[in-house]
Amino acid sequence: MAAATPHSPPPQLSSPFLEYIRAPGGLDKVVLRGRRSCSVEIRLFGGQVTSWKNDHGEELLFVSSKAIKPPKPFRGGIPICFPQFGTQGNLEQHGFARNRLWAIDDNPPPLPVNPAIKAFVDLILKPSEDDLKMWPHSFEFRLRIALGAGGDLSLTSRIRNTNTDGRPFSYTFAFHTYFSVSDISEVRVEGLETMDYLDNMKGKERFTEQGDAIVFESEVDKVYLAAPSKVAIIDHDMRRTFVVTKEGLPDAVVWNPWDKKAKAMQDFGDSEYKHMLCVEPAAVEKPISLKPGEEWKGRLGLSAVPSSYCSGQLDPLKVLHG
Ligand SMILES: O=P(O)(O)OC[C@H]1O[C@H](O)[C@H](O)[C@@H](O)[C@@H]1O
Repeated sequence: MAAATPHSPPPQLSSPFLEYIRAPGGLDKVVLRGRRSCSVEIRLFGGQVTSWKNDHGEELLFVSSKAIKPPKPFRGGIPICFPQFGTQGNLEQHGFARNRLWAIDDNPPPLPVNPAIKAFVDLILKPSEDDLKMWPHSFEFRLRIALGAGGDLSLTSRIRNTNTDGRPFSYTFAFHTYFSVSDISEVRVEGLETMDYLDNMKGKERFTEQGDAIVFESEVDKVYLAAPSKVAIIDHDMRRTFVVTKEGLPDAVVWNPWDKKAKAMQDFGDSEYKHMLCVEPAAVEKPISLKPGEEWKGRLGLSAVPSSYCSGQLDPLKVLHG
């Protein structure tokens, strides 16, 4: 199904757990509803999750109050970086997928789904003629966004090489997840200690993280290599731990712009860096290569665990490996 134009009727989504909301300027969105006040909002522009709320209706993702409307990328939520992460290539920063209008995929190829999950939507992105001029590869990018019974959020990407000229292609990728945190100075990240990383602030030089949990006192922009499949973000003040799980995505980018860069960013408030942290499951160091007909799958899982779990009773080993 193509994305709705301003004059076409909104797509009929056949589920009480889904709502299609029309909005001008490329801002149409799909809302997934779960138990109590759990919800997820997805904008078709960028195929981007822009809100994830828990069962008390509290927002769990950061969105900048200065976020700019299309055709600019939207600062916050979960932008999709494809087919290029960062400046690692000839394309615009983070590739074009976050800057394109996605469509609802009515007829996606089967994807095993937990029968308890009722609220999900499938999106699809295919390259336009202009995209093919910049990146001469035909692909189908399918994205399933699902809200679990317990309020967990998952995003599954399936990218297929549909080139008919026999050519393989390779790309880098990230789920650029912006978490909402109470105070960045009180946050720690567990699961990445002792990992090797490339420091984007030091010309992508390779270092090894020290043995302690990661805390934040200044700008951070690191690509952790071959990171574990679970990472925990512990927010002391909110008494909340985010558990990030990843499959098919070897790396994890950690980013906070801190004060100076925040001031230089047009679409970001001067002190908003205090209330966000990006932890981005990614494939950056080693691009993924696909031959024609081949498909790659990558999955991001997010859950928010309440306070008792993260104050005193937190057993990091259990959160990360249990
Ligand atoms: O401003 P954007 O293009 O959205 O990028 C925001 C940030 O994304 C990633 O986390 C990169 O590692 C950073 O280097 C970059 O500054």
